Amino acid sequence: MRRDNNQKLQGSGVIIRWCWIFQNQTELPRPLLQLIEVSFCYPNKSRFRLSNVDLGIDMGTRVAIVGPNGAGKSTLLNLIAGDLVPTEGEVRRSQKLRIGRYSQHFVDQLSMWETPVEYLLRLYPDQEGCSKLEAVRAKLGKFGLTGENHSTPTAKLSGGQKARVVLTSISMSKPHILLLDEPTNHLDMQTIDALADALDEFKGGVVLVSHDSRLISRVCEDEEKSEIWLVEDGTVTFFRGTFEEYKEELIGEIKAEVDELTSLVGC
Ligand SMILES: Nc1ncnc2c1ncn2[C@@H]1O[C@H](COP(=O)(O)OP(=O)(O)OP(=O)(O)O)[C@@H](O)[C@H]1O
Repeated sequence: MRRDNNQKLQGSGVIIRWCWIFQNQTELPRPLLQLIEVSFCYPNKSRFRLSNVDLGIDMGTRVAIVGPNGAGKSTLLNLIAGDLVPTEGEVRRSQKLRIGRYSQHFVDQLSMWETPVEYLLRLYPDQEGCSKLEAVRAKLGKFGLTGENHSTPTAKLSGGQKARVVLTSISMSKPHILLLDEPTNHLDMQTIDALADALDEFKGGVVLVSHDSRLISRVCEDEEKSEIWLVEDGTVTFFRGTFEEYKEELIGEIKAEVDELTSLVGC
């Protein structure tokens, strides 16, 4: 992180600053990842199907995936990540592609008996510098996990503190693409701002599923570079407009439904 751009005023009056960074060092040639004519259904859920999905992700891609509950947003992220295999079609990935993924699932998967330092040293034993321990502690510090929590068993950390451990770990994996599924759960507003700043600085691709319209607005700030993918009615379409326009369209639809209901009740 090049900017020291966050601060938090604690009860003691001490100002703690932290600065997040999602490191990525190597630039990969285009395309990083493509879904070509992909369709998918779960073997035990015949009523749900995603069909004819065509999309691509590159360094610099900024995407917010939106759509109603249960439409298939997380399923799409899992297809992109390679955790689900298409029923039809093809997913092409650059051979050297590293994907960093965040979801509550990964927070829940932390080993509760390990401390954040033990966890990160186990995942990334080859830390540079004279002290591996200090290197890992510095990274946790940058993600706002205070020193006393570095050696606390994960089970005793709050949801927000666990989220910071996972985000630190993602940063250390030096991803080319970040796939973020509801990353703001358990995070306070200042931490969400820190996340948005870090995503701003990140040089790789970002694909975000979130109900946090503030974060989506930040990630999709630059209309030229960002895209809204709408998952609805069993497929994925590119919403032609900004996130603000998408929200206005949704509000319009809800108002129309309310008007229709009101007129029915009036009859
Ligand atoms: N492992 C699974 N096995 C069977 N069905 C599943 C599985 N995971 C999800 N589904 C179903 O697939 C559909 C799409 O789910 P998905 O979680 O992708 O939607 P979503 O748009 O992310 O929803 P939300 O906004 O509520 O998180 C839902 O009907 C869900 O019940």
